[in-house]
Amino acid sequence: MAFVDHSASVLVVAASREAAAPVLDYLFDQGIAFGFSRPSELAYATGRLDAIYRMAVVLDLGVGDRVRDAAQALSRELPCVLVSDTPVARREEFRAVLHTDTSPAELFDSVRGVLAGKATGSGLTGSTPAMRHVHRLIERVANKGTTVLLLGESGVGKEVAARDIHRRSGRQGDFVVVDCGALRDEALDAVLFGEPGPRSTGTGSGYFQMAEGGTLLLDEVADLSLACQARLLRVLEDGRYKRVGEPGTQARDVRIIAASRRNLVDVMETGAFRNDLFFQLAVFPIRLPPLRERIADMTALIEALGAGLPGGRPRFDAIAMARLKSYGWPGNIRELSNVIERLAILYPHETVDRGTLDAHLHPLDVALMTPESLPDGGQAPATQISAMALPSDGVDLRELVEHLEKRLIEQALDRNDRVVAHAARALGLRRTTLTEKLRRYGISSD
Ligand SMILES: Nc1ncnc2c1ncn2[C@@H]1O[C@H](COP(=O)(O)OP(=O)(O)OP(=O)(O)O)[C@@H](O)[C@H]1O
Repeated sequence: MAFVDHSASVLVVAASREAAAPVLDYLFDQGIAFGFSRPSELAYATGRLDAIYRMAVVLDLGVGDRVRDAAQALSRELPCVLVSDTPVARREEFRAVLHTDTSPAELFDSVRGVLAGKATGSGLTGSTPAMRHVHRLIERVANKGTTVLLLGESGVGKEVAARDIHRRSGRQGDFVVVDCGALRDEALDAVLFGEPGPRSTGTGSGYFQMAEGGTLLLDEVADLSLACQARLLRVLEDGRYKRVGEPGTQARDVRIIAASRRNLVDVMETGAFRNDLFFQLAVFPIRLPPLRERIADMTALIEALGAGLPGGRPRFDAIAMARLKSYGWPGNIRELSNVIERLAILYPHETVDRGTLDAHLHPLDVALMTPESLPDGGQAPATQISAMALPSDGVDLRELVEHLEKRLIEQALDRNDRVVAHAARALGLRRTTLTEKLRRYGISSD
């Protein structure tokens, strides 16, 4: 059975087939797709990055400087594991550097970690056509220095994508994230551009200086106040900024990536976002698809999200897996990640069935963790309600209550052979009231 999706390839470059044979055998046994390449074929592979798009490279045994240089260039584009019998100068270029006496199992773990995107916690897992398109766009733009605008619902992985762009850009500076909603108009220049004293970000540096030579992610850019927008626009247009209390201006060497979960065109129409700033930011827009549009990535995502968990990823029976795929995932990968983590803690080494999954699937349960949803649970509704805790980042109450209502209706229908009158009784509703709710939520009683 495949451990990762087969579209993720492993390219093994070796001095000889004999040298690579144990590695290949092991990977093949584990069901990971691989390609074999002689050193001379590396250049060809490098030239076909857009076709390969996601790959771990394992190099083996004294392949020589020329190949090592090419591999280093490749590692800036793709996650690489290097297996070598000689000292490696620029280790940081690779996700992992292993020695030839590494056991096959250790090697496999490392390769699996890279393929799962967990080795540095920054991989953008996904190989559906929608995600392949995203990978291609990122590859094209990463090393260009172009301003990128990442759009998509909450939890789709915009920050992950931004880190990926930074990692592939080869820029040596830091990756710095600014929460635009938290920027206040007071002392804005000091916070953005720095000042001599240690007031602004605690170091005297502003965000632009912290990201000098690197990348600045303007997260939730639609939340910028109009005053902040004006300041930012000037820096983007001029390519320079001025530190508070210092004469002269400084050239900006900061790659800008902006992210928004809101539709910026709508925000512009309300007058809350400047058109000119929008066009400065939207040089290269990339839309990250919601999880419901790339359900075929589910298995790979579960593998990736579970790879870093102490008890390993949870396992699901076929019906639970079908449920995972049919659920709408309003919270996208963040929600999936929470569900996987919670199930891995509660049900280590067990196979999760549909009922257990349902008890942990909805956003409401993230907020509640009701006693009934725990393995040894089963208590009165009043106890469950009193176990409610408001998450630290708040909730959308209306959405939450709708979810609860839909979920309880679905359960009542399931338990009563989809007979509306009986389900209504189980819910303490009149049949006509339940019928109206079914219509509103588009739930079929068949
Ligand atoms: N493709 C992916 N593969 C693996 N993990 C992912 C992927 N995309 C997102 N995640 C995980 O999902 C969570 C949410 O991702 P992220 O913060 O990047 O989303 P976002 O779109 O920036 O959300 P928001 O708009 O709410 O800030 C993170 O824990 C991240 O590690």
